[in-house]
This record gives sequence, structure tokens and C-alpha cells, in this order.
Amino acid sequence: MKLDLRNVSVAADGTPIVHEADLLVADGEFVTLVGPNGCGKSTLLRAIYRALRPTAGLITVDGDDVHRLPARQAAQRTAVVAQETPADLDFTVSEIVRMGRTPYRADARADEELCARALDRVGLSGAAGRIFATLSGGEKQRVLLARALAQQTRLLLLDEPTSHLDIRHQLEILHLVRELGIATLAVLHDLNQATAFSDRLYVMSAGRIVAGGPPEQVLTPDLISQVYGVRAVHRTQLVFERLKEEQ
Ligand SMILES: Nc1ncnc2c1ncn2[C@@H]1O[C@H](COP(=O)(O)OP(=O)(O)OP(=O)(O)O)[C@@H](O)[C@H]1O
Repeated sequence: MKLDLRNVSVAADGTPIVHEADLLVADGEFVTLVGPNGCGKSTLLRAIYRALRPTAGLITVDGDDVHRLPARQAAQRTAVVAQETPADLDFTVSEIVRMGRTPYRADARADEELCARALDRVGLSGAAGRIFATLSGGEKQRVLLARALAQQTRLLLLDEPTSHLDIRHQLEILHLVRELGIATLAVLHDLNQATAFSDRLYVMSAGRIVAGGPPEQVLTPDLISQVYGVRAVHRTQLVFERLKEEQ
């Protein structure tokens, strides 16, 4: 699996937002996209998951132009946890997760097992029968990740997958996604977490990708001050690590 963006420009409602972006995610890589609010990260992701069509350039998954693939094939290759959660859904949690199986021919028993496992992985087995709309923001986010897992794709796109999560759930979800070993492109805001979890990282600013590479090489104090307008200082600080379950 390989996601390859070449010279991709994207507009939303006629406004050019992303300009000439090049980006790669290789098989099994965890790649992060960071950048200030409004710089175009979600817009770029939306072009990859076909909610927007690029105005120029090419986006391929495994060598095929994603915008020319039949919808079902595209959904078999790429799963998305988008930023906006569907608010007024009158579906149960297990119905939402089962939507991840839509691109495949139904096999009720196998699907049920897969979905149960996906819910278990995000720690929400107990919520299977709940109405999605009644969940907390963090629970919703984890259900949507379970749906993406149930989709069994080799590429995951995550737009701020931890924005509603407390620190323990943030770490759990990031570890979980990393351990899956699925090629992942994630938008994250926390630069420390991005550094800790990413194989490679891209920085976006004003619609352009301005740097890319291993996090510790890319996120220099200079670049951070140019892009975010803040001074970055290394300090000894409180570091959060997951407790192992048995502890
Ligand atoms: N339909 C639209 N019409 C006009 N402008 C839009 C449209 N959609 C998004 N934009 C603008 O494009 C810019 C980039 O938005 P985008 O959501 O991609 O940013 P982002 O980097 O994901 O931001 P954040 O970190 O705040 O989520 C913003 O200024 C936004 O207001």
C-alpha cells in the first residue's frame, strides 16, 4: 500500500486552499500532518477521501487515481475518521460500526464478529447497544475509529482522532493505531505526540507543505517559530505514558 500525492491543489467552493502538495505514505508507515488552524490540513485530507476533487495534481493509492476508482473499491482501500461526527444519527453503536462493512459483500456472522472485535479494541464493547447520539464526544470518536477498523483497509486517514479524548484515551488510541501497522495519515495538533508516534511528519502552512521528514529533524525551533509564531523550548516536563493493564 502506498499513498502518493503529487502536486495536489485543492479548492473549497471555488476558494483555493491547498497549493501543490506532495506527500507520501508508505506501507505500514504512521505519518502525521501538522500545521496551524486553517492552514488546509482537513481540506487536503478531504481530497484524499474523495469529499473534494483536486483542482490539479494526482492522488494515487496503490498506483490508482483515487478519484477514478469506483466508490466501493475506494472504500475497500481507505478508511476515514473525519473531524465532524455525524450528530443526529439515530443508530446504535453496533449499527454504526457495521457501516464499515458496507464496501463488502455481507456475511452476517463474520461481520458481526469483526465489528465486535473492533469495538473491543477501542474499549467500547459495553456500548454496542447504545444510541450513538447519546455518547460523549470521546466515545463517539472511538466508535468512529472502530467503524474504520471494521472496514479493514490498508490505509487509514485520521483527522484529529484524539481531539475529544482525555490523555489516557489519546495514548491508547495512538498506540492502538500504531500497533495495527496499517499505513496511516493523521492530522494531530499536539507536536509532542506527533513526534513520539510518527515515522515521518509533514508541516503545512498557509496551504503549502513546507517541510517533511523524521519528526525530530523537521520540528526545529526555527521552523516552529516560522510556522506557528511561537518559541519552542526543550524542558524537562511531565511525560504521560500508558499504564500497562496488569499494573
Ligand atoms: N467551503 C469553504 N469555502 C471557503 N473557505 C473554506 C471552505 N472550507 C474551508 N475553508 C477555509 O479553508 C481554510 C483551511 O481549512 P481547513 O479546515 O482545511 O484547515 P485545517 O488546517 O484543517 O484547520 P484546523 O486545524 O482549524 O482544523 C480555512 O481558512 C477555512 O476557513
